[in-house]
Formats: sequence, C-alpha cells, structure tokens
Amino acid sequence: MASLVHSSALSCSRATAALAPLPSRGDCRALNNGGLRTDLGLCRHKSNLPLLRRTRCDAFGNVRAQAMSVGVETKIASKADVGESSLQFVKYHGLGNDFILVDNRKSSTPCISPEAAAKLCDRNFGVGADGVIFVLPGINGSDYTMRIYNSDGSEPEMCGNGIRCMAKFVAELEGITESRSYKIDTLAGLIVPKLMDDGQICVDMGTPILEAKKIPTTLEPTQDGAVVKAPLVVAGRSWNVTCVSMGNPHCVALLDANEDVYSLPLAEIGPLFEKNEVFPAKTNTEFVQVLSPSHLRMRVWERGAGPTLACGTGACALVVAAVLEGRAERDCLVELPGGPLQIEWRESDNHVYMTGPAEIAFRGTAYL
Ligand SMILES: N[C@H](CCC[C@H](N)C(=O)O)C(=O)O
Repeated sequence: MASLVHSSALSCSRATAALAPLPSRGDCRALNNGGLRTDLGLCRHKSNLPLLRRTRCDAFGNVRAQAMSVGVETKIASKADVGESSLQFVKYHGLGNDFILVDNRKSSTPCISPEAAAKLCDRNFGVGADGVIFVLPGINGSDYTMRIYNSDGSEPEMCGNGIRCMAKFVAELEGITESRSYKIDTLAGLIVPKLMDDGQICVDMGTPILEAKKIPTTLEPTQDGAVVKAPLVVAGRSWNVTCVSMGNPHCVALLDANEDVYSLPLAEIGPLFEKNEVFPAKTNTEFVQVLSPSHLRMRVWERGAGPTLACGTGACALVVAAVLEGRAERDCLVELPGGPLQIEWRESDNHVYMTGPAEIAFRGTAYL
C-alpha cells in the first residue's frame, strides 16, 4: 500500500520563506545523492513525501533554504501513488506514547482493519505511532467506546496514555473547553477520564486485577492468589516479578535499589518477557527502580508496541506491585522516559487513579 501522508503541519510551512531561484533538475539530482527519485524533476523529502516543486535538498533529502509544499494533491501523485481511500486523523501523545486518533462515531466498528492500522503506525511508510485509537459511540450508558490497535495490529483491552488522549480529542470534537468527565467503555470495562482545569487529565483506571489466572499467567501464586515477587528466569537472570492486570497484562520487575533501570538491555530482554510462555496472552513488562517510597523510575517494553516512552496502565500496575512488595506508598510519582505521571492506588475504593497530560501533535490525512 502506498501510504502518503498529507500533514497540514508540513503544508502550513508552504510559503513562509522567500523562494530562492529554483535549482535546475541537475542541482537537485546532484544534491540529492541519496538515490532518491528525481526523474520528475522533483526532490523527495527524506520522509519520501513528494515536494510540489523542485527545491534544494541535501544528500539526506533534507529540504534546505526553501519552503516546501507537501501534499498528496500534488500533480505528480498519480493514482498509482495514492490509494482509493483516505483517513482523516489527529495525532496525540501522552508523554511521547503517541497515537493516531480517529473519529469513528458513525459506526460501532473500527473503520480500518488491524493490518491497515499497523501500516499507518509504521514510522517510515505511514504516519508513525504506537497505536491507533478509534472513538466509537457509547453503549450501555457510556458516552463513548474506545477501541485501540497496537502498532503491530494486535488489540489490547485498555491504554492509559491513550484514554487521556481520547478524552482531549473528544472534548475537541464536542467543542468542550471546561472541565468534565467522560464515561468510556473499553474492553477492560468502564474507564472515567476527567479533564482538569489545569489541562491535565485524571483517570479512574478502575481496580487492579491480581488473581494469577486473570492476568493471565501460569506462574504460581505466592500471596493470596496473586503473583508477588515470584522468580522468573529470563535471559539467564532470575528476576523477581509481580503480575498485575489493569485490564491488560503487566509483569513488573522491581530492581535492587542501586541498579540503574537505564543500564538494562531492554531490546534484548523485552521480547523474552513479552512472549514468555508463562504469559498466554503475552505481557507488557515494566522494569522499576525505587528512588524513594513515593518516587519510582520505570522503563517499559510494551506488548504489541515494543519500547515506548510511556505506558499509563504500566505505571498503574507498577505502583500496585511496589505496594504489594512493601517498597512504595500508595501515592507515587512515576518517572517514565517521556515524563512523569502521578499514580494513586486509593485504599478507600481500591481504584487506581492516574493523572497526566495529553498533547495534540498534528492533524492529517492518511491515504490507505
Ligand atoms: N501495548 C499495551 C496497550 C497500550 C498500553 C499503554 N500504551 C498505556 O498507556 O497503557 C497492551 O498491549 O496491553
């Protein structure tokens, strides 16, 4: 599938700079020695997007000293280059955990397939994202329904950063600017994000699930039916893991106090946890350094998405795990590679509350 992305963020830079005299085709070819196609007298920006007009490109396809016009309505984009259908989307992120959001309110099923979603998530040939989130009509009294596909096309039950982004997106669709809560139905049950006056979103993430077979894991329970500090050998090391579900499965490995979480070979060990046989539905895995009883530092390897800059359900799961292991208080600052989340596992109602940001990045049209 040729996927060309027209991004208004790019096209809005259309004519900001005074156009220098156009180089001849040769200049473009000579400058553009990255083997990029210029047979139509056009450079292609490094993102492989066609530029409307010849322009100076450096060897890496970077546009230089010229405004660039980018878009699928380019005259050269033949039908062969552009698929038959397009998809309007808005790109949001929660601490760098980024998502393509789609207004799907007219139907109760996602408008594109998991395979198409995976292609859109490709960071070279698509929009690039950790997942695609669809806003569907509410059911059983909820305001909306959230469905999400990971960047590998798999469908998880829930996404913490994603539901904060969805709350912001829905408020934009409705033209809401004041603080309000939404009841959002998910495969993990009813989740309630609240837009706060300060722009943050506080989400009632519901109750953590600890029963081993409901994680699910085949690890033997160690504490009241839960898997707490259980040994699991991965990559030749025996880890102590605690398993928590926030609707989606999490394997939490709390490190010794003096071990730097950024010293771990995440790319090597992440997949070995994700696809480990003791997790029949695979798992998200959080590696945690306890800086203090109320300050935890984490890295994550996500099921179906790999290393991400943040994982909201993971941050919730790790606070529950750290409390169960007696290493943290119930209200913690969780430091993720993309930024901080405030997580509270409230004793009064056994619910976990997550507070953090959600930011819009750009709007666009994707061609499928
Ligand atoms: N990859 C996760 C879903 C996204 C979770 C994460 N991005 C979050 O913010 O909670 C899974 O397959 O369970």
